[in-house]
Amino acid sequence: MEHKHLNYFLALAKTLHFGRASELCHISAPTLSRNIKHLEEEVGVALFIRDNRSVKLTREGESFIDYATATLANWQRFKTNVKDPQQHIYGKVSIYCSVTASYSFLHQILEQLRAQHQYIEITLNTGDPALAINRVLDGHELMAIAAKPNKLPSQIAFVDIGHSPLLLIGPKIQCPITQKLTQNSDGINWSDLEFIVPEQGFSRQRLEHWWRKNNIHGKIYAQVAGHEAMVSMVSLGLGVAMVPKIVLDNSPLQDKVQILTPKMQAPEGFDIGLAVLRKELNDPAISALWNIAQTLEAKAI
Ligand SMILES: CC(=O)[C@](C)(O)C(=O)O
Repeated sequence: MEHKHLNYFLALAKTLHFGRASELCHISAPTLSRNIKHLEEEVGVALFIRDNRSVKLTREGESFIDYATATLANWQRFKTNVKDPQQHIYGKVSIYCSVTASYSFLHQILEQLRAQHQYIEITLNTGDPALAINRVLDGHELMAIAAKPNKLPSQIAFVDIGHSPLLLIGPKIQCPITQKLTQNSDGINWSDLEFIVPEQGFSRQRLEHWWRKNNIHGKIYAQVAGHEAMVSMVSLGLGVAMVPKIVLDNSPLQDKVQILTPKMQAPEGFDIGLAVLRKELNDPAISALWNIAQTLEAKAI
């Protein structure tokens, strides 16, 4: 089946007029008519009902529109790819990251991706960053923005895209916590405070390490998945918490919490990056995203 016949068919299906369709196709009306007949012979059914005054699509003609459109689009895509394989990359990439990462790092990556490769389709899932690496390992998503773990699984390739300190925060509103924060003139008694803690993951480990190192017997008021909700609970006066600075910087509640400065050493920050299974790096769509991430300077936030 010739592609030009499909083009003629679509022109006639659109205009339902031999004269106008032949003009669109830059051929004469008798040539168009001959070619449509030829196509109908090939398909084996009539695609149009013609009488002296009008042209109408048959039922088969209606459904042939989808076939013709898809075939021509495929052909076009194929031709473009063969001509200039660098220019158009097609594909689907699923990404997992926290809501905060979607405002910050992912936003920067996708901005560049859109400018360079508009045919890559992205599916995004947001949630607790503590789950990010595992979601890539178990195939939920192809890529994730994650905190760099102390030990990276060998199947994972990781490119640094930023760094965030961890901050201790407390509420600003009048509440038992703020009273405790101001009571002691020689610093905060951390063992006397309720903590809002991450349910799991790297920031939970950092908090527990900081408690141990400084002999703090932290009391847990609530366990939360995702750092954004921790800021919310602190702002309500339910406790104090340790959260990444980038989460606080992007929080609509940042004015409702105060940063607490411990007398002892502040907790260590962490690196943030894009994670993917090594074996997926050959995929053109994934490597396009990977290359963009590599150009983002690992900047200290
Ligand atoms: C690890 C990560 O994705 C962030 C941006 O730091 C977070 O959401 O905590």
